[in-house]
Amino acid sequence: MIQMREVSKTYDTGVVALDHVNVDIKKGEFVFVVGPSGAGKSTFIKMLFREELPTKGKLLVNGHDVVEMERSEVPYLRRELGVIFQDYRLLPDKTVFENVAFAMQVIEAPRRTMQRSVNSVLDVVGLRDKYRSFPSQLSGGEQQRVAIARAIVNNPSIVIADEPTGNLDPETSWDIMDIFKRINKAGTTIVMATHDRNIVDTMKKRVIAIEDGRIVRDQMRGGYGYEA
Ligand SMILES: Nc1ncnc2c1ncn2[C@@H]1O[C@H](COP(=O)(O)OP(=O)(O)OP(=O)(O)O)[C@@H](O)[C@H]1O
Repeated sequence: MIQMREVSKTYDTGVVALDHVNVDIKKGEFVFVVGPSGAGKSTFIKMLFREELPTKGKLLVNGHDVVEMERSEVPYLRRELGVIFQDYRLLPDKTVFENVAFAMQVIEAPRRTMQRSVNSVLDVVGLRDKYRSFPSQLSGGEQQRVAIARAIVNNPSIVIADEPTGNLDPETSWDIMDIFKRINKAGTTIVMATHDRNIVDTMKKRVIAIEDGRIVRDQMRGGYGYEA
């Protein structure tokens, strides 16, 4: 499902953000990506949806060759992925419903399917009753739940999240993690970069630790493993 072979990323500035990374992630896995600030976690995550390209190495995501693919193929890769960010990235002048529906309009889903799917994912994240609200009228946790609904509405096989609980208090963070757990139980692969020690230590999932652009640990049922 995700295969990185000797992947390196050097930015234009000369910074080596990833250095000969090898990883295999299988369908249905739940993977935390941890490491100190500047270690290369976001770069790792961004390569999965081709926001950044490796400068060396091979990367397959869902069978797509991310490095060699034509630009015209990129939307096909992205519609198989759901991406979630720390800062939610909702459209401020659209309602909850419209924010989620927008992700389906982009792939030109029929109207009836769209209505049904949007309602169904708003149920999954527990926000059906807020469908007419605007992002500014929601708490941070609610906004992140809208972002998750938007990310899963097209049934992605992989959900990729970069610090999704980074702006949330511990209790709200656990609400978000409960949604991720449910999505994962339904078969979706989850790859999540995080600084949240408590979440990683409690959930006991696979942990990929990156330091200075290198994988220094790849452990099933792992813990966070750094000093606070
Ligand atoms: N667009 C860019 N141009 C140049 N250098 C970059 C760029 N993005 C990241 N870097 C550098 O690459 C290295 C890895 O950054 P990255 O954002 O992947 O780290 P991170 O582990 O996600 O950090 P954090 O936990 O602070 O978010 C850092 O040295 C960073 O300064």
